[in-house]
This record gives sequence, C-alpha cells and structure tokens, in this order.
Amino acid sequence: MIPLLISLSLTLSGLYYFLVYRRLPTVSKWPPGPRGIPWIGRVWDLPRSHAYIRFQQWSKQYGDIYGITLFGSNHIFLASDKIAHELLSKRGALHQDRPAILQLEDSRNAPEYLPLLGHNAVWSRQRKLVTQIMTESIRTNHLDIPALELPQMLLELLSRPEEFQDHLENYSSRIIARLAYGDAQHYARVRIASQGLLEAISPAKYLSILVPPLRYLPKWLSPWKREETARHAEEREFFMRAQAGVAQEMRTGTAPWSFMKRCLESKSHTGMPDMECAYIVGMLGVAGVLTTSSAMMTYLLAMTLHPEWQVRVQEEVDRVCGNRMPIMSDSPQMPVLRAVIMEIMRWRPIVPAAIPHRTTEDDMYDGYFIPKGSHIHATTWAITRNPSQYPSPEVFDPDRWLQPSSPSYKAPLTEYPNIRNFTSFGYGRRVCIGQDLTQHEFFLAMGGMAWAMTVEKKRDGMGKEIEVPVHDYGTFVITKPEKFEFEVRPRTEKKVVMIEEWRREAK
Ligand code: HEM
Repeated sequence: MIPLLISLSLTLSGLYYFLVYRRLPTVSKWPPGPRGIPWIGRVWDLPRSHAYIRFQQWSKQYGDIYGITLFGSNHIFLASDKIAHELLSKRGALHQDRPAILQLEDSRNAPEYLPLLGHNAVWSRQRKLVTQIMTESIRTNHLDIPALELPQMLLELLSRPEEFQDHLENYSSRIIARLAYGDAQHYARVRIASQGLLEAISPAKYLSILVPPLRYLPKWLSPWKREETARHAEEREFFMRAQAGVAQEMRTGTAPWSFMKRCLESKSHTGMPDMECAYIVGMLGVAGVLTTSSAMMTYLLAMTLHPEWQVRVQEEVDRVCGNRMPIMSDSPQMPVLRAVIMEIMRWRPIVPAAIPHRTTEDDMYDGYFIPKGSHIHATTWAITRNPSQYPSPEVFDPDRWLQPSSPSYKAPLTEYPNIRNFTSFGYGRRVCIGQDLTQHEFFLAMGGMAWAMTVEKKRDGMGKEIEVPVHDYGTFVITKPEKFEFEVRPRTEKKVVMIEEWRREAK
C-alpha cells in the first residue's frame, strides 16, 4: 500500500507541474517560497506541531507573502497585518471559503462546525443566527455571566495554583455552559467536547491532516478513522441531550435565557433541524473554552516572569477600583490592564497558525498570482512578530500599546488598546464572533486576578527561584502554556473573605 501511495504521489506531482505552472499568466508569478518536489512540496520540512514557528522562519526568508505547495494544494502565507486586511477583509468576497479538514467527515458542508464550514448556504444561515444571538446577549447583559463564575475560579487558584490549567478551563467552560444552556451543569462535557474537536483538527494528533493521501488507506489500516467516528458519536449524543434538557425546561416555562433557548425559539422562522440547532450551540461552547482559558494561563506566566507589570496593573486596579474588583465600566480608566491583555494576545497567540481561508476565484496581489482554491494562512504568530509593527517582538512589553512613540500605539487611551479586531481574531467575513464575550472574560478575569492575588516565582528548598519555561506551549492548533511552577499569595486576607462571600451570593 505505501509503495502504491508513493508512486501515485510522484505521478500526480508531474501532472501538477504540467497543469499549474503552465497555467500561470505570463505577467504574474507564484509568490516566492520554499520549493520542494512538485505536487508533494516540502512536507518533510513541516513539523507536526508548532509549525507556525517554521512559517515565521520562512517569512523572514521569503517576505510577508510567500507560497508553498503541499500535496497538490497551493498555500499562501501572510506575515503582515496590512496584506491580510487587503486580501481577507477588503477582497473578502474572494477569500471567505474554508479548505476541508480531512480528519472530519465533511467539515465544509455538514451543518456542524460553523468555523470550519465552507462558504455556502449553511454557513450563511448559521453565521446570521449566531451573530443575532451574540448581539442579543450583549444587549440583555448576559455577557456579565463571567462575573458570576469568577469567585470560584479565584478561590481555586488561591488554594491549588498547581492545577491552574484545570481551574481556568473549568472557568471558561462554566461561563460558556451557562450561556449555551442556561446553567453550568454541563461544563465538564463542554470541556471534553472542546478538547475532542481540538485534537481531531490538529496535525500533532493526526498525521492524516498533513498528509492527505493517507485518507485513502482502508479503514482497518486507519485507526484515526475509528477514533473520529467514536468522538463524533459521543459529541452528538451530548449536544442532543443538552438540547433536550433546554427544550424540556421551555415546555415547563422554567428555561432561563440561553443560546439554546434562542436557537430553539428561532426555529419557527428558520426551520432549522434539531440536530443543526444542537450543533450551532454546541459549537459555540466548544469555540469559547480552550481559546479564552489559554490567554488567562498566559497571564499567570507573564506576571510570574514580569513582576514589574503585575505591580503596574495592581496599582491601576487599586487606584481606579479601591477595595472592589474591576467591572467592565471601569475599562476606559484602565489602559494598563488593557495593554497587558493586548500584549498577552500578541506575545503568545492562542491560534498561532490561524484558521485558513480558501480562495474561490483567481486573484492577484502585488504581481503575485493566487490561484482559485488556494489556502490563505494569515499566520498570527508571524504577523504579531512582524518587527515593522512590533519592534523587539519576543519581548513582553505592554508599553508598546501605551507609548505614543510605538508603531502599535493608538489614541485615545480611554478606548485603546482594545482587543476588538486584533489580528488574533482573524479577518474579513470569517472574523471571530466571540470577541465581545472574550473581552468581558479577559477584563474581569485578569483584572480580578490582579486585584485578588500576587503570582511570583516559586523557590526551592534552598530558597533559590525555580526557573519558569518561557516557550513551552502545547502542540495542538489552539495552544496553551505547559504546566509550570509558581506561587500565589492573596493580596490581603480580607479580600479572600470578600471573594468567599461573593461566591455564596453568586450561587
Ligand atoms: C481569545 C479567544 C478567541 C480567539 C483567539 C478566537 C479566534 C478565532 C479565529 C482566528 C477565528 C477564525 C477567523 C478567520 O477565519 O479569519 C474565529 C472564528 C470564530 N470564533 Fe473565535 N476566537 C476566540 C473566542 C471565541 C469565543 C468565546 C467564541 C464564541 C463563544 C468564538 C466563536 C467563533 C466562531 C463561531 C467563529 C467562526 C466564524 C466564521 O467562520 O464565520 N470565538 N475565532
């Protein structure tokens, strides 16, 4: 079987060379980039995890736009915010499709995972409905829900900091479960579903995503196909069960506001099947867990490594809020906290390789030909390291958002820095729909942590500081810091009592 696949690949590589390179218009050219074997490309040069670091290295060599070929697909990589806006926002109509994720059954058409759908009628109706529900959740103050879950997360962090990943993922899961289904009871299953889908779309787990010909292997030689069938069945069972619970509460008139309630109510005019409704809401849950918790983990890492910034945020919190925790309406007076949040998103992007777009018409950019069907990667890791916009990009420096001399500074400071429309949320018509919720979660959680506790390096038995790894991040397409050791101290005992009281009230 393997020799057959190799000879098939070589034949296709010849065919590809003939069809694609002969097709390039004479006045334009394929962007520069690492060349490999025609059709196959440079697959051996692509690591299964942390590939975004290689993408950035290539951008240094080939420029802010470069191209590679992988198993017959054209991939265009962008390392500049300006070019990404030019192509994906201004000419968004040409580049709003998605490539298929081969580990999933039919990611482009099955009415399941909104962020992975192709540009088709299913995507349009789901995006419209989700946008309406998210807008309504702001208008009806449902985005204040993170505040209700905050005291529990703070108390858990104060008592068992070594389990910080669990506390923060549970915090995000409880928020999204409340929003999705009206209460937090499903949080553990939401978290499992998020992790399951994340692994299913990550080359670090499934080589078949990076090497598409592997999908033609028979089922008995493809354990990953069996794993996907099982994951999908479990996920579907959970999404349908959670939906049935809300439907039952609606019948008895006891259902609180939730994404699911709104989705089910909308069925009278959208005519959406139950299964699709279950997936729209389930997907929102999945999208909102590992993304937001990742940045909150980076907050702990950044504050452990940079105590001077923790002091600055705490001074601002104390000055603006006095003895209470920050609330969203404090935001205009808290540029330092917002700068720290921005810098966390820039310094350690949550989806560092971004989600690729797919081009539906031939296009040209700066003399380069972008053929229909190309995958466009606005690689967040490279864009947030572009030195023209972010000098000394490896340095964690929130001042780059506060000092007028910095290229990323924007006035007025009552409004900026502001994570809305930042490169981490993508571009154009596929831009992230969860930005407002993310903004609420980050401001309250990071402001709350700064108010309640001081994090610092741990010391060993000899009193020597234990070094904290700066670069150890996970291998999946949504990354998070690996476990590291640090200490947490409550800023005052009175604050701990206040948080405990608040938790009792919030229940
Ligand atoms: C820090 C947190 C988050 C980050 C970094 C993030 C990042 C992204 C990115 C990169 C995309 C693709 C954009 C593109 O293709 O150009 C996206 C799409 C999406 N995000 Fe987020 N996201 C976050 C939080 C959330 C939350 C909290 C939700 C909802 C609860 C959410 C829901 C979605 C949805 C539904 C899409 C699909 C949009 C579409 O394809 O039309 N995200 N997000």
